[in-house]
Amino acid sequence: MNLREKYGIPNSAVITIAGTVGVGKSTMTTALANALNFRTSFEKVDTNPYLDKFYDDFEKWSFHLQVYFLAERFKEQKRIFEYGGGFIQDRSIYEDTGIFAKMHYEKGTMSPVDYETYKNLFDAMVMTPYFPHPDLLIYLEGSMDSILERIQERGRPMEQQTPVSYWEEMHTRYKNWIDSFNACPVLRLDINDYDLMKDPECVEQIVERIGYFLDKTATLRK
Ligand SMILES: Nc1ncnc2c1ncn2[C@@H]1O[C@H](COP(=O)(O)OP(=O)(O)O)[C@@H](O)[C@H]1O
Ligand SMILES: Nc1ncnc2c1ncn2[C@H]1C[C@H](O)[C@@H](COP(=O)(O)O)O1
Repeated sequence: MNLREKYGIPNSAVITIAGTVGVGKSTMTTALANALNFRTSFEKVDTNPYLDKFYDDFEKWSFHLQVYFLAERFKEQKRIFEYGGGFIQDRSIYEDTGIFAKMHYEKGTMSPVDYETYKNLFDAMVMTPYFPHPDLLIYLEGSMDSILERIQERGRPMEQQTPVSYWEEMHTRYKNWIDSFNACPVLRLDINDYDLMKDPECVEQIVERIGYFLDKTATLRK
């Protein structure tokens, strides 16, 4: 019996992994998809035509980048739907608006009119009864120090050149955002409680928690 069957996880489940930059979403996405035999939906960083430019000049490129991410995530959403689920998704669409666009608008690096246009587009595409929400959002949380270490270790130049205050601001916003997030059920995982790099077998404990959590939320919905 595979882990998915052992812990009663439906093969149509869609699980999205959320959390600040560098917290370990992609690592978790790969580990869970392998353990459950699910497909993956990754954020493509290397082929993103705006990301480098954006880190060089937030004001000039923040609107372009948000529209690009929105289109990419929407295409992925369609792909997930067409396969009938069975996916682990690296970062949720909700973080684009709830964290990134909002932060850049409030910090003055996205103009009010661009933010309004982006929000209208987001709401028209996502906040409709036709948009399927994930069955579960796994929120990865960790200390600022461990996250900064991971950003350094991963070594993307554009992120390393960005002031630490940017990551601190994001970290605080994530904490506030998740406390009021209610678009789908949330399972929080502290990155100190598992280590997928040193102990890949620990993924079974995470799958067990997902199975238990999905079962509990399904019972509550009945
Ligand atoms: N459990 C872990 N322990 C130590 N390092 C980790 C762990 N998970 C991820 N990392 C490392 O942290 C960095 C960021 O991880 P990644 O999965 O790319 O994060 P994200 O997708 O959230 O930006 C990578 O260098 C990765 O190897
Ligand atoms: N919506 C976004 N706005 C700005 N920047 C974003 C957005 N989504 C992702 N990013 C950036 C942050 C990182 O530099 C890369 C990849 O994110 P990661 O958390 O490492 O998967 O894209």
